[in-house]
Amino acid sequence: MDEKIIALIPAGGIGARAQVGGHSGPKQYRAISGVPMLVHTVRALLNHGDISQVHIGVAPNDAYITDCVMPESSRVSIHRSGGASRADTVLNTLLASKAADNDWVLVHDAARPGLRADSLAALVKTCLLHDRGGILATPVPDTVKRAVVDNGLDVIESTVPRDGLWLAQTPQMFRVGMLRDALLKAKAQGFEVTDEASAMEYCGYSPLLVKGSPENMKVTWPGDFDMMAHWL
Ligand SMILES: Nc1ccn([C@@H]2O[C@H](COP(=O)(O)OP(=O)(O)OP(=O)(O)O)[C@@H](O)[C@H]2O)c(=O)n1
Ligand SMILES: C[C@](O)(CO)[C@H](O)COP(=O)(O)O
Repeated sequence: MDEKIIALIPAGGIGARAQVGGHSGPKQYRAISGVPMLVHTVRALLNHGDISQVHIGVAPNDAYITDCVMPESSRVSIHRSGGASRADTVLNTLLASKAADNDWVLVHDAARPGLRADSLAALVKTCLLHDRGGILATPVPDTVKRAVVDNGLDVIESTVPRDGLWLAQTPQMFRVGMLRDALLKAKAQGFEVTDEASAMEYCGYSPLLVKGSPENMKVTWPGDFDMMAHWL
């Protein structure tokens, strides 16, 4: 295969929701079983032998990354390319990576250290087989309610049919040039991008859905750290 596969970890967030209750500092540097969350995430990606380089985008004023010891440092590049939003961090880091348009990029949240090797392998295999971008996701397992506020209380307005509803995870895998152009277009036109697939959808593409697993949850709230420690 001529084209390379790189990984890109947006790690420029502040983790405000994880700080509820008094924890301080960006969540990606908090230790889970004695190892910073970001290091667990880097390891999960390096585990895949076809990923040539892992590019990490941190905030320009990040004071923690220099103390974070990375495994296989020759396959890891750090860029001070964090932006105001996750999508800005992804775009800036993609440009900083200098990857070729035809290369593939796997964008994966620093906050998802529980990525399983079999899920990652399935995503890569499926996207290459079909020459089409795709994401890990899980079908919605529960009955879904739409809420409204009634006299200050959350109440149910309706039950939403869950058929065809999936929860988006990462990694999200696309050709570098196509993803860059989609992110640039969405940004120029003021479309809010919460994940890479939404930028691609905005440009008319229909990315593949590949089934992930619950362990790949995004560590968001303080209680999520203990659950992740259990899984890791
Ligand atoms: N400006 C930003 C915002 C987020 N992220 C990254 O995007 C991923 C997913 O975002 P989320 O879990 O929402 O992290 P935070 O934005 O840090 O969390 P919060 O919304 O609670 O502040 C994380 O790896 C986070 O570091 C980023 O690189 N740049
Ligand atoms: C990209 C993502 O992980 C998909 O679920 C997610 O959208 C990013 O986090 P946020 O909480 O939606 O900002």
